[in-house]
Amino acid sequence: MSMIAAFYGGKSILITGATGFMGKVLMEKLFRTSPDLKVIYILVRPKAGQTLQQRVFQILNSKLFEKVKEVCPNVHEKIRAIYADLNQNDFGISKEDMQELLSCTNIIFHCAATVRFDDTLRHAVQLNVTATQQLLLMASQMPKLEAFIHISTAFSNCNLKHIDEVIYPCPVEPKKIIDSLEWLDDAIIDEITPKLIGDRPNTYTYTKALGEMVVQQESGNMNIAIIRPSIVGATWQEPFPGWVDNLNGPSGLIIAAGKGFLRAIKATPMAVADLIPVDTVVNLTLAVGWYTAVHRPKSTLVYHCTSGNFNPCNWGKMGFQILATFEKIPLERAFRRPYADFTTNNFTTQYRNAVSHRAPAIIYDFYLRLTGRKPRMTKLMNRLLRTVSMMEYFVNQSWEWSTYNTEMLMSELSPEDQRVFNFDVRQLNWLEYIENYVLGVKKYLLKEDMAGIPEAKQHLKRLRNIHYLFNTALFLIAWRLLIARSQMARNVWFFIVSFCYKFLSYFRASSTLKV
Ligand SMILES: CCCCCCCCCCCCCCCCCCCCCCCCCCCC(=O)SCCNC(=O)CCNC(=O)[C@H](O)C(C)(C)COP(=O)(O)OP(=O)(O)OC[C@H]1O[C@@H](n2cnc3c(N)ncnc32)[C@H](O)[C@@H]1OP(=O)(O)O
Ligand SMILES: NC(=O)C1=CN([C@@H]2O[C@H](COP(=O)(O)OP(=O)(O)OC[C@H]3O[C@@H](n4cnc5c(N)ncnc54)[C@H](OP(=O)(O)O)[C@@H]3O)[C@@H](O)[C@H]2O)C=CC1
Repeated sequence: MSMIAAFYGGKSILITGATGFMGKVLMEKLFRTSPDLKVIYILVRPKAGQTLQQRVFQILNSKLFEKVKEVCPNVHEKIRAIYADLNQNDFGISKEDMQELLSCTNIIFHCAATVRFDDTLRHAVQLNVTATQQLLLMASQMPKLEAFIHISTAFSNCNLKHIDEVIYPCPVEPKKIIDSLEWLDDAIIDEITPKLIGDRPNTYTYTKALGEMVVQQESGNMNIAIIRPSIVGATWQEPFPGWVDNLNGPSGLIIAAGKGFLRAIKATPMAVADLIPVDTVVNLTLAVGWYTAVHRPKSTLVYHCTSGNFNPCNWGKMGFQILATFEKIPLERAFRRPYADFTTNNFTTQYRNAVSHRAPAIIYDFYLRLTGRKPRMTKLMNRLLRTVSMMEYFVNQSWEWSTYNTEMLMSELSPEDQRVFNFDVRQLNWLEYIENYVLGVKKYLLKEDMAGIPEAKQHLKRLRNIHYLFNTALFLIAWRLLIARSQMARNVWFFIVSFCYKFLSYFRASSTLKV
């Protein structure tokens, strides 16, 4: 019997960010392994014209929850969606709902965040810092609370090369930042943002670090733990391999490469690609929830959920395997044949951006205009290049995360819990994982049918022929222009032609002799 699964039985669990990538997998695993849990409260806002109930309905009716419905048929009754917008004071939660949350909650998993790299400091602080502070305040008023688990990121201290499982202080106190953002106007905030984030690459990593400081400062008597996952990717094993439903991290770039848009990326092939499957993160999170509530460590423990030190894979191997998978399982309606490589300096990156990204987009837009359609490729390409440039920081260096606490926890689990809540990435086969990831991107993210693979392969063949035809025409035009302008080119041309003529004459004469 799994001790962790039993622990969650009968519990009232509060999850923020349950509609997000990680939140959904967390809920799924909880329902599947502890169907006797009492209730999961999820803080949700209406979005994209959907009410809370419609959002929950959509999640529960997705493929991800198919197994859950078998083991927990009354799952609908065990989810309680509570209106909450983390941008508002008290999250805009009604008095009755707040009362219920305060009096019933046993465990909190705080997953909600803005993960955008380009968010304004104001918004990133509101969500990743102030909302965390408010949630901790709520938690401190919960008499039945057993554990509060905060999801941070392994990159919250990416300005360091070696990162320990400790909370590092930021030069400016979070409270001072929160206070000053209240009265500073947006223009001034934009101006001071680079100074505040210092040697971090974006507001995301900076505000996640501030969020950790807030957790430390407001922890009081609560049992709190922080989880720091690295780059979270598709599921490895559970509930099935390859599930992914958003474009964050590598997923968007995998699509861009598969559709033939992405031709080059400034990356260091030997740098460690510290990806971690989302189900591994969820298993560790649930194990930490159990350990924190039952063993009540004296201080706030930080757990690194990374792969680099256990089972490293580098970007070269990952990129190669992604492209190899597209040979077998191509995406539909590709713009060009998938091919990409790594550039290593700014000059080659600029060159490749001009020649391999922008020029084909301009040519295609010209073709769209000629055929009376609206040009769109240049805009799309600019967006892609902007995204790629934001990722560059993370694919050109390696970090070392110590994993003392994570290993300690692993050794504390019973063999059954190590199996059911497996977070040992030493068992992960990267080539298999990446292949399933690419397949998952195709099936679950792009919703492409596997029956369309032969047609996708035909399409790639047509693209290859167009490519050869285009290159030959380009060569002939360039050559013709050169001959018209240069005596030297003309001489070379006549030499080649006469050489070919002589060779053919000799070949014809010798074959006549043989007859
Ligand atoms: C030895 C040599 C061998 C040779 C081999 C050759 C190898 C060749 C390589 C080929 C393979 C290519 C694949 C390589 C993989 C490299 C992957 C590198 C990934 C590194 C990721 C590091 C991240 C680590 C950070 C830490 C982790 C975290 O803690 S948080 C999670 C990470 N967060 C994110 O990823 C958020 C990023 N997103 C954003 O910040 C924003 O969305 C944006 C700035 C990217 C875009 O903002 P914008 O306002 O322009 O757009 P938005 O409104 O968001 O969306 C507009 C449309 O764009 C689509 N979109 C959104 N995000 C992405 C995305 N990431 N990629 C692509 N498209 C995206 C979005 O859906 C919208 O589309 P429409 O709705 O159709 O308009
Ligand atoms: N993905 C990754 O690679 C990594 C993620 N992490 C961390 O893991 C956690 C989960 O990330 P992930 O699932 O990928 O992120 P997602 O972007 O998929 O999910 C974010 C969640 O936060 C919710 N949210 C955002 N703003 C608000 C708001 N104003 N009010 C209420 N809810 C809000 C979203 O709700 P809605 O659906 O309404 O937008 C969504 O449920 C985050 O803390 C992130 O920092 C750490 C390392 C890597």
